Amino acid sequence: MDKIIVRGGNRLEGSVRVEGAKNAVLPVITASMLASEGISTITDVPVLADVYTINEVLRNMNADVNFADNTVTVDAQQELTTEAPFEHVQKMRASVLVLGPLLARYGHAKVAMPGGCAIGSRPIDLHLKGFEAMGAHVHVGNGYVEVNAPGRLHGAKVYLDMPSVGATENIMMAASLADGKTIIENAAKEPEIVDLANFLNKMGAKVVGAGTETIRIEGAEKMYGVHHGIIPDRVEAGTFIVAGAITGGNVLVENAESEHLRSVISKLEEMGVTILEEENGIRVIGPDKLLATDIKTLPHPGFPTDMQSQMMALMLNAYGTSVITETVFENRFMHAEEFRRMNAQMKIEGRSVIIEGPADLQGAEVTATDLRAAAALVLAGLTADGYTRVTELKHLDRGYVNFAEKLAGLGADIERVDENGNTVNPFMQTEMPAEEIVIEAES
Ligand SMILES: CC(=O)N[C@H]1[C@@H](OP(=O)(O)OP(=O)(O)OC[C@H]2O[C@@H](n3ccc(=O)[nH]c3=O)[C@H](O)[C@@H]2O)O[C@H](CO)[C@@H](O)[C@@H]1O
Ligand SMILES: C=C(OP(=O)(O)O)C(=O)O
Repeated sequence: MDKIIVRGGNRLEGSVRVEGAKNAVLPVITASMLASEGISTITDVPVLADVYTINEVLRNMNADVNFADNTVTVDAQQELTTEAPFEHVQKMRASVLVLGPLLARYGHAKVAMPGGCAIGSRPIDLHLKGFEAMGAHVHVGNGYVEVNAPGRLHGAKVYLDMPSVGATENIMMAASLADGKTIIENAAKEPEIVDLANFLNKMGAKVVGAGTETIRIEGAEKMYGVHHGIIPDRVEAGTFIVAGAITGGNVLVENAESEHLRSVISKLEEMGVTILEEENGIRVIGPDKLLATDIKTLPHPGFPTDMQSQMMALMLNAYGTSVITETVFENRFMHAEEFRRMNAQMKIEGRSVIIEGPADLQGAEVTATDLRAAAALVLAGLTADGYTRVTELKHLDRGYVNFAEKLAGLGADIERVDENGNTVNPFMQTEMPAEEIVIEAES
């Protein structure tokens, strides 16, 4: 089992490039199944375990998928099958994003029910409510959800009780081939929603309002394979911004899109971090003394839950009392226990964590509980006294490309090793066929 070993104390300097966004590429790849004519070419694709998993899901459905040189091509012109088994859904919950495209194109889809995971219960009731409004019948049984639409889906008005990212995406994809107009109210506004809408528009649908709370989709008769470049990963960017700030460093995060990171930037500025928007990215200059602040995670444009654990690492190094309130997921504080192993002082009260800083962080053996926790523990290790060893890197590999190598490039004392202590890099071989990668299940 691989682990990352990091010794704290080095100030990070230099530049690091952000990859394409994991949370944008996964729905775009599933949306490519809507194209019954032409091949989709998706560029700026990060070499992540999740991308291999979604490619496998599509191949399993008879789509012809290739992945090389950060480019995925999907040929879905032939007849596809319409089922995603448990073995895929358990690896990655985003597999449920095949439901919308398959339902729209074939009037049928069957996917294993995603259970809860390390960050809490994650139901898909809002996805299903949207499909039902468009004329589909939903049946849940034997661990599967099966959706049937006799005839073509029809446009509908769908109000989401909360702005779920996945539900917005699934309903947008289903509506793209439906008869008539669909209106999604209280839709998610994340940048990845806009990226998906841009892809669907190129394919032949008419999606208006993505990025606002009301999205209107005029269904197309047929959709076509097109070329699409994926937006930069705002969470990876935010993670490297925190890496610069936490070490008092000076780092240029290339390809970072400041428009997507407003809430993160403004909180870091409150903490005394200097953020400069430069032509090719965001420069972060860490202060001598970080100041405490409070954050509350919210749907976009609020503070992203996917940056919560990295902020916890930063707040542990700040002077004063910081409070984090997690409102998006019900149980996303598993990493707090791991930080405690590193001598962090904090108290969990319901949905909030109260952090007393600065902590005298000490290197320890810690376990990643989800992908952002994995990154956050490494960030804390950058400032801890001595060596921190982070295990369960299967989580990290879902969302970060060459994380240890990128940090080493900025001057961190860090290495990824296998169980024999040999240096490893799982994703340097970017053209490795999916079959050769063994991806363990998400917890
Ligand atoms: C692959 C991907 O893009 N993942 C992101 C996506 O996840 P995902 O799309 O799963 O997140 P959602 O926005 O759907 O979930 C937000 C909240 O809504 C709840 N909910 C969701 C759907 C539903 O039908 N019923 C329901 O109650 C969830 O339990 C959760 O508490 O958005 C999250 C919130 O920004 C991010 O943390 C994830 O990184
Ligand atoms: C929670 C995340 O992803 P997923 O929804 O794929 O589990 C994440 O990217 O932090």
